[in-house]
Amino acid sequence: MSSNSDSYPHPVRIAVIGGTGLQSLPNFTHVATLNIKTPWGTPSSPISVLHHPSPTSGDPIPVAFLSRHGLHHELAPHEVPSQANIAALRSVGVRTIIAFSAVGSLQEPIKPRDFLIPDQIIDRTKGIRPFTFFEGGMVGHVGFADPFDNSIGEIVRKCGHSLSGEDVRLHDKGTLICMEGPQFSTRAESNMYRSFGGSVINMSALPEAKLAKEAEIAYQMICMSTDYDCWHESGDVNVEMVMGNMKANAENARRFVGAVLDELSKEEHADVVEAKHLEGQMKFAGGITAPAGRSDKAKEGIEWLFPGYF
Ligand SMILES: CSC[C@H]1O[C@H](OP(=O)(O)O)[C@H](O)[C@@H]1O
Ligand SMILES: Nc1ncnc2[nH]cnc12
Repeated sequence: MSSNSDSYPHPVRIAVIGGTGLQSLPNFTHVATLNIKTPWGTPSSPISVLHHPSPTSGDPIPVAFLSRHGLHHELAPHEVPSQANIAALRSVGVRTIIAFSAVGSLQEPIKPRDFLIPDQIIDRTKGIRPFTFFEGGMVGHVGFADPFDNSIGEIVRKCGHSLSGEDVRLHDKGTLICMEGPQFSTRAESNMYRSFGGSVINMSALPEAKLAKEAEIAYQMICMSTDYDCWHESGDVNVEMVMGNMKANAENARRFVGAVLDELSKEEHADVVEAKHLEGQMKFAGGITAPAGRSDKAKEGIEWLFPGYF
């Protein structure tokens, strides 16, 4: 298959969503570029299909890569078309997403360049981002008590620990504050988030995690701290600081993602990676609207996302 193929013949189960400073994954073989149109518009970037050698058999495992803010970081956090991103990934077969994010630290022990695998989120977005697939004549209510997938989270933590050492520091859990932005927080807000028990802060986890949950995709974010936000005496956060730390630690970030892909590619994780534990949940959570109340437009979108479900 040539590297500029515009289709891929097999389902791609694993995706990486790259954030600030992680706009591509070098060292993987690029086999296709997919330009997908969804009922919710086009994704942030074309989906690159990369081949990753299975650590056990050596066979190529396909991985989808999507750049959250566009190929040139041209989309602000509130402009990221998350519905289109998640719908497009599901349409190529994706059932597990590893999402990468540059975050500010709200706690002294979480130092710049440390990694953190969050297990909770506090939503501080302002309701201006489209945040559900179930609206306009098709209502759905999915559980969001655990915004990240515990099974994938455990695998990611194990991989992070295997790299832990002088260079890589990993925090196993924490509460992620997702703020609206694009401006950074005021000092009063930053201190308020600390009083909430927040560990780290970003502008990108939502609605991405909510939409992944609705799409029955196992979703785990890997956070890399790039600054101490403005509560800390070391100085206020700015983009130079974020990009400087991101760049300095990019190699570790890539090693981390590579180790996670190695592990996820193992046959023993196939059921988890295919999110068998989530399969079918939306048939009930999204079936609350009686057929007579369903609008054609909503039905069309939901049928595109879940062929044959309703
Ligand atoms: C450039 S600092 C703020 C920016 O960085 C984070 O991006 P991402 O989560 O995509 O890595 C944060 O969420 C903001 O979008
Ligand atoms: N301090 C901060 N606040 C919000 N998002 C961020 N991303 C990186 N650093 C951040």
